[in-house]
Amino acid sequence: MSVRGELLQRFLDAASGGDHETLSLMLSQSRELLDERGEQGWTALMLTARNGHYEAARVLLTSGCDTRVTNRSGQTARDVAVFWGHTHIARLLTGTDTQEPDIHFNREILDRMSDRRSDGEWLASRRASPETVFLLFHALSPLVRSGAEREEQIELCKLRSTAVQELLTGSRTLEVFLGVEKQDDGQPAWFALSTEDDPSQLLQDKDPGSFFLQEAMPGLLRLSDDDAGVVAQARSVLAWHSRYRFCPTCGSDTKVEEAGYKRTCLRAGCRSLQGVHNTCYPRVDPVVIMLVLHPDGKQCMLGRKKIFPPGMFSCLAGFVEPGETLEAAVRREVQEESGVQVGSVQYLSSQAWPMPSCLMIGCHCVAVTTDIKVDQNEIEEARWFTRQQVMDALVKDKQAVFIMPPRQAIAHYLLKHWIGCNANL
Ligand SMILES: NC(=O)C1=CN([C@@H]2O[C@H](COP(=O)(O)OP(=O)(O)OC[C@H]3O[C@@H](n4cnc5c(N)ncnc54)[C@H](OP(=O)(O)O)[C@@H]3O)[C@@H](O)[C@H]2O)C=CC1
Ligand SMILES: [Mg+2]
Ligand SMILES: [Mg+2]
Ligand SMILES: [Mg+2]
Ligand SMILES: [Zn+2]
Repeated sequence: MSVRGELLQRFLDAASGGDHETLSLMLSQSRELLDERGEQGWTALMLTARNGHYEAARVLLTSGCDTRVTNRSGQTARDVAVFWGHTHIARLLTGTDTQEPDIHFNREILDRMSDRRSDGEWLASRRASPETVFLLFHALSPLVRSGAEREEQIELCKLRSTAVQELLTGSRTLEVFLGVEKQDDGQPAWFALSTEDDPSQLLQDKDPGSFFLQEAMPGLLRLSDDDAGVVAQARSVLAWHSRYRFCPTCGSDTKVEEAGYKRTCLRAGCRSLQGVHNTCYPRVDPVVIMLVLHPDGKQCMLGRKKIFPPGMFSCLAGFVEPGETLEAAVRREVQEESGVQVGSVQYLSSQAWPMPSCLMIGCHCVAVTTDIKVDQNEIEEARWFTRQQVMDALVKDKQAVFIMPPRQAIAHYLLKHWIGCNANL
């Protein structure tokens, strides 16, 4: 075998065996190997697809390999993946397995380290460390200051233990351990401190430019994506504490445990202390949010609540009810709010929405009827919009007939995704 033939064989063997490190190394030296076929007519990508090697397939894809190349049976790598049942690779190859979208409130810069929540000694050492970051909240509002880069942006005040000493010892302060930084080798820990008394006076000399954010909406949308992710976690947990001070089962007093992640009833024998129960832990409210597509595939339905800014239309949304699947919730809420019947439902992505503790579950769904009859209690108006109208709104064209929801809302992503999907067809 020629030297070149041997090199290709080594490359294809690495693909077959899922050795992604060798693949990367060989590609950095001989990029032309990428789409080359071996004696059997198979490329490296097809071999990773045949044997289900996800990481190796990803290395080849990110190196820019051609997914359209076929073997002697006319199969692409995707066909091979489907045939052998490797659906995760088939998804990767169709581009529907791209990384999760970076939606506001979703970024996780902290490792929550839930196993440390009951380790009192470790928590005490973190609390005392000069590296540790403390975020202050009062009435569920974070302490912020104006952003350094852009005026409309605000940033969280990240205080050190010396600045919050008095608060740490105060009995009217609630503490929640948020996690440790993922990116930093020193792994500084982060805590949220919520004070019942307004600490503004106390902070005046320590951080003169700081202030408590006035309104969660749209205030929290002005945070950077890093800060917003931490606030989504902290604010939801604090909101739960503020609403669940007493045991929901018997009304007795409770004590805070697990570094702010549990409230345990203080009355011996309370039913909430036995068996499976969920009243002691922070709650999350699932909400479905959906872009309803017209049966013709060329229009989508958007609605307006009275409280929306003038001209803004957004996706319909609604709380999931007990004993209901996500699909059923989508069909029910669309029917309730617009009178339109929905058939298939496809989940796309989710978003933490800490007002106070929603989990937005983003879907596309397809209508089977088209007459709109809005429920005036919830929606002021709902309409079908064409793709062009959505594109105009997206680029804020002068001709736009409506205003998009802000880019920080998952509704914005659902619309953008629809436009992207169609543009590729
Ligand atoms: N990120 C995004 O893009 C978007 C986020 N959202 C968020 O989604 C959430 C829900 O959307 P919305 O359209 O209002 O929901 P719904 O269509 O279900 O209607 C809301 C009504 O349901 C009742 N309700 C309140 N809380 C609950 C609950 N936990 N379970 C069941 N019903 C409840 C209330 O009625 P009553 O007041 O009479 O008690 C409320 O007026 C909102 O908090 C909103 O902020 C909404 C749209 C876009
Ligand atoms: Mg509703
Ligand atoms: Mg609704
Ligand atoms: Mg509802
Ligand atoms: Zn109780």
